[in-house]
Amino acid sequence: MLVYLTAECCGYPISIFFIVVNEFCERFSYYGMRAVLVLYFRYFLLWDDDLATSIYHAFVALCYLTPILGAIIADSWLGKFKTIIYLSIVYAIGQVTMAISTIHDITDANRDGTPDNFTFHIALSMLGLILIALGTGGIKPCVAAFGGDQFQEHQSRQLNTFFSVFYLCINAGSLLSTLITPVLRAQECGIHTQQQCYPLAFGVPAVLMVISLVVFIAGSGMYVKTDPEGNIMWSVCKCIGFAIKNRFRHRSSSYPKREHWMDWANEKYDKLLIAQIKMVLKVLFLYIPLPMFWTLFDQKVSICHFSGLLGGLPDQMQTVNPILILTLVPIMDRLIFPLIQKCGLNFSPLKRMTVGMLFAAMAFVSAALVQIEIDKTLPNFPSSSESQLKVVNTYSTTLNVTISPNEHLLIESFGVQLHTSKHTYSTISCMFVNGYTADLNITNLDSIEPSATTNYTLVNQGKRDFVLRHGEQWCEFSRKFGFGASYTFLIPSTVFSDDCESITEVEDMKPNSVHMALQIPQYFLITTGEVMFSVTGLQFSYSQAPKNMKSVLQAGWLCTNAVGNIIVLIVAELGKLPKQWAEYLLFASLLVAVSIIFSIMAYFYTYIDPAEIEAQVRKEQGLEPEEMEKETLEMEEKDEDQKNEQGVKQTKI
Ligand SMILES: CC(C)C[C@H](NC(=O)CN)C(=O)O
Repeated sequence: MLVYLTAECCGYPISIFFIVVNEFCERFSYYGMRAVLVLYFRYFLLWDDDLATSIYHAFVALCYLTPILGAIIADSWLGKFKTIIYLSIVYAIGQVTMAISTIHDITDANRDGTPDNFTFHIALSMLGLILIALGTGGIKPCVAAFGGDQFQEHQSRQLNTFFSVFYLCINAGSLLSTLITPVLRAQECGIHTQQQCYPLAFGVPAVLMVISLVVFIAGSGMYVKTDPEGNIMWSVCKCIGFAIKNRFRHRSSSYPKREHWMDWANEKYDKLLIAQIKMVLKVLFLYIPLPMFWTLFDQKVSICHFSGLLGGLPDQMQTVNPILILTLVPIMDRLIFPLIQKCGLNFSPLKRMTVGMLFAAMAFVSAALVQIEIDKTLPNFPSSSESQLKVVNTYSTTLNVTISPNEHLLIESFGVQLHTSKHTYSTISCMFVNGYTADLNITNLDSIEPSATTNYTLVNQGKRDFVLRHGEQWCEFSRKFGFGASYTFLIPSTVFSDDCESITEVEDMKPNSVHMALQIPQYFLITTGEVMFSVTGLQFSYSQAPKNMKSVLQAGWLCTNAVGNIIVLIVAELGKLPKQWAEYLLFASLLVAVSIIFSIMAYFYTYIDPAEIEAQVRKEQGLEPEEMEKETLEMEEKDEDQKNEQGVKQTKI
C-alpha cells in the first residue's frame, strides 16, 4: 500500500495552496473571457443579438459537457495530474488564439478601423472557443478531485473546508475578472487606428491561464498523484454490458434473484469493480432530478429589474452573485451549519441540497411578487389582438382625427395621443420628433430631417443634457430620466427662437417606481440556495466516489449543470407565458416538485465510505491492496482474450 507523507500547514496539505491558486487564476481567465464574449460577437464580429446569444449559450453548454471527456482521460489513461497539465496547455492556446482573433489590425488593410476579412476573425475565434471549452471543461472535474486526493483519511474536516475554499476561489476569480475585463475592453488601442481594446480584454485572461498552469506545475513536487488503474471506464462499460446481457440470459423465474442487477456480472467480473460501479450508479441515479436547480439558477431571475433599480449595467450585475457567495460561504460554514448541528439536528448533505433547492424556488416566488408590483406600474400593452397607435400633431392648432370606423381622437397642437384599439394599426413611436423646418443635429444622434422622428435611443438614468444644432444656430436643454421610462420630445419650429424652451416632453412609459429593496431577497435566496446545493454537491460527489472514479463522479455532477443549461435553451425556444410572474411561479412550483422527488430518493440513499467498502471487499477476497491491483490488471488482459462468451468461467467469488 502506498503511504504519502505530505507537508502540512495548520492541518492542511501545503499542496492545496497551489491547487486553489490555480483554480482562482483559471476561473478569472474563464469568466473574464465570458464577460466580454457577447460584446465581441455583437460589436466586433457585428453579429445580431440572436446569433450572438445562441453561440454564447452553445459555448457555455459545451464547457459543461466536456468534463466527461476530461474525467475519462484522467481516470482511465493519464491520471489527474497529467490531464490537468495537458488540457491546461490546450486551454491556454485557446485563450491566446481568441485574443489574437480580436486584433482588428491583422486584416484591416484599408485602415478604416474595422476588419476587412471577417471570415478570418470568425474562424480563429471559433477555434479558440472550442479549445477553451475542451480545456476548461476537461480540467474542471480533475482539479476538484485532485484537490480532494491531497487529503489523508484523518483530514475529513479539512477536506470539507477545502471544498468551501475552492468554491470561494472560483467566485473570487469570477468577481475580479467580471469587474476588470469590461473596463479593459472600454480602453482604446490599435496599431493603425484606435478601437475598443478587445485584445487586452481577452489577452489578460490568456495571461491568467498561463499563470494558472505555471502555479500548478510549481506545486508538482508536493502533490499526491494517483495513477489510473488501467482503462477503468472501458472496464466499467464492459462490466455493465455483461451484467445486462447475463441478466437477460437468466430471465427465467427458475434462476434465483440477485440483490442488485449489477450482481449479474459476478460470474465474470471482479467484486471490487462491481462494488465500485454500484457506488457510482447510485449517486448518478440520485442526480437525475438536479438539472432543474441549474435551470432556475441560470435564468438569472431578476437581472433586468435589479440593474434598472440599482443604476448599474447588466454586465456589472454579474458581480452580485460572486459577492454574495464570498459573504455567504463563510457565514454558512462557520455559523449556520455549526449552529444547526449544536441544536442536535442532522443536516446531512442531501438534506442541505434539498433545502438549497427550496431556497431557489423561494427566490422565484419572490421574483414573481416583485414582478406583480412592477406590472402594476406599467401601461397596458396591446394584447395579441390589439395594437397601439401614437399620433403626433405638429400642426399649429388642435386637430380632430377619425380612425375608421368611428373612433375620434382630439389632439392638441403639438400633442401626442396614444390610442389602443382592437384593430390593427401601425404603431408610431419615437424619441425626438423634428417639427423644425430643416435638418437638426442632436447630441449623440444622427441628423433628423424635418417632420421625421428618431428611433428610441437608450440614455443613462439621471439628468442628461442635449444640444440641438442647425448650422450656426444651437440651443441646449436638459431632462431627468427615470429607469424603465420612455419619453418622446416634440421639437417645434420655434425651437431656436425661444432657446429650446418650447420642446414638449411626453412620458410614454412611467419610470420604474418599485423600490430596489424588494429585489434583494431574491438574490439573497438564490445564492443561499447555491451555497447549500452547489458547495455540498461538490463535496458529496467527491466523498461518495470510489478512489478510481473520483473525476468521473465530478463530471457527472457538472453534467447536471450542462443539462440545466440545455433546458434553459429549450425553454427559451418553446416560448414564454404571457405573464412573466406566472412563468416565475411555474418554475418555482416545478423546482418544489423536483425537490420533493429528490428528498424521497435521498431518504433511501445510504451514505457510504468508499474506502471502507473497498477494503471490506478486498478482505473478503483475502487480498492485499497491491495484489488486488495486480489482479485487476490481469483480469483486464484475460478479458481481452476471452472472445467466446459461452465459455464464461467463474473467476473469483
Ligand atoms: C459549480 C458550478 C457548476 C459552476 C461554478 N459557478 C459558480 O460558482 C457561480 N457562483 C464554477 O465553477 O464556475
